[in-house]
Amino acid sequence: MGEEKQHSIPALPWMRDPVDITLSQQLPLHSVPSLHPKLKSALEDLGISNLFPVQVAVWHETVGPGNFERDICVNSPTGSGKTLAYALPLVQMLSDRITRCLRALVVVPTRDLALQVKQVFDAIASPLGLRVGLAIGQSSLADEISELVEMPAHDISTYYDPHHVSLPRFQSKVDILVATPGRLMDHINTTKGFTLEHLYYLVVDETDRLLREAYQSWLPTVLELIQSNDDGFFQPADSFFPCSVGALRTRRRCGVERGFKDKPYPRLAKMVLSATLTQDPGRIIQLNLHHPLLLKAGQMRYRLPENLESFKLICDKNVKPLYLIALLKSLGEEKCLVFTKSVDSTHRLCQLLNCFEDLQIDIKEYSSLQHQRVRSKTLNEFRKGVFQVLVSSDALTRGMDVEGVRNVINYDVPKYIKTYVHRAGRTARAGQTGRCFTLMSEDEVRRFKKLMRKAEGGSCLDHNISSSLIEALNTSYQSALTKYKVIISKTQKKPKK
Ligand SMILES: Nc1ncnc2c1ncn2[C@@H]1O[C@H](COP(=O)(O)OP(=O)(O)OP(=O)(O)O)[C@@H](O)[C@H]1O
Repeated sequence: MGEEKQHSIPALPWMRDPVDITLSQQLPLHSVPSLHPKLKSALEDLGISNLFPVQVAVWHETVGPGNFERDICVNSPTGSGKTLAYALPLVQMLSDRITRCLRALVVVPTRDLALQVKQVFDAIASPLGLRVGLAIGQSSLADEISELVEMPAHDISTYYDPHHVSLPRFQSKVDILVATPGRLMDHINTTKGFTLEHLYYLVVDETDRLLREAYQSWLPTVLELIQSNDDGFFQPADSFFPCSVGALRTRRRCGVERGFKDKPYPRLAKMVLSATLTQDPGRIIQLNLHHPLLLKAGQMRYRLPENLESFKLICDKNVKPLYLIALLKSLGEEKCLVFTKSVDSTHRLCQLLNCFEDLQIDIKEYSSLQHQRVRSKTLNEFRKGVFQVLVSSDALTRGMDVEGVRNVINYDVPKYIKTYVHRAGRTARAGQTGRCFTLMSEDEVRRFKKLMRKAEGGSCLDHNISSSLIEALNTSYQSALTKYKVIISKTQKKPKK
């Protein structure tokens, strides 16, 4: 354990002395300083009466006395409420804007997560007259553009033409944009009138995932665009100028200098968040953070939700599906997420489970091989409780919030603790209880125990399934296997297109 801790001492000095979120308490809405009355009632409409600790901590550093003078990095467990932690201050800080411009950009790694984040923003931003847009590539580029940019009446083409020299008056239709990196780059490169020059706030959700993959260099591109707009503009704090787009340049937030010497104001204020925030200086540096402040829950780098119980289920490799079936049966009607190691395993396992006639549980799959429309439909049905078990690849691990998931099952032992944290984190959210079962063979136990020692709350109990239940299911399992083999041989015989 001592060795683990030594390894996790961050190289970046500011990461060694974080603000501990666990010391903050939940705060009733009526006690939240300066909370806009419309924001308060929007939250109440959502059934929210208290802010969670991470939300209180971020509020304190942005709207509160911290005045967003430092960029904020949040490392807090899955399901702790990070989405509202950034959405609330953004909406509050934009509530007194006069003209509509794109002021806040939220970048997330996947489309389904972007749709979920937009829903949260919609609920709290529209009562304050703020509009939220999506750039995720769900619809055609032209349709998306028409939702984001108001074209000048005489201008019919929507794409950028470098030879077009006159400056038509485009108007942003949104104040806040939730985007995936690829589609964001499409708009930056090709959409006429799409500009980041008025941007005040940048949020990078699931930061470690977004920094791991370059996605057409979206981050350097965004930062470069902002940098080139920064030169020579300085206005007092909290000023939002009426600006006719194209004629006036933007004014960004300025703050009271608190002994920070090396960075000119105004600046783009940033929030970066994850349940497994990277400590790698080489990655963090890409964000060009301004005197970053780390808000972190607990001591260790990884922390599992308080009300999560982890179990290991030791089984014979050759009959692993049989153990999964027995486990699913024992969980009854409860919503369940089953994670496998790859898209192929997801597909195969889902097919096999559906061959099992006695199971009487509706099972569907979700993987990045499927078309986005199919995936979103499956996810919506799962949210509504149309079926109980969703088999998924790691495409669903990040950020997805599905109410009522009480059980997560790792059909394959995750390779990394990060993967365990995000998979298990689909349950035990917002203070609810949840269980995570991991199926493994005897020879995988040692590695799994070592993995779990890397996370706070990583203790793991044994879960046993009686041999009589396994025996009772064996005949149906064998006939399911036969059925499955027929299906496989038929699909293999189909000529390849
Ligand atoms: N103050 C609150 N009171 C009650 N419920 C809340 C509050 N804040 C957030 N929630 C609920 O908690 C759940 C988890 O929130 P959220 O998705 O923001 O977690 P997260 O920290 O981003 O998790 P992950 O790391 O998995 O992305 C959501 O269903 C959300 O509606």
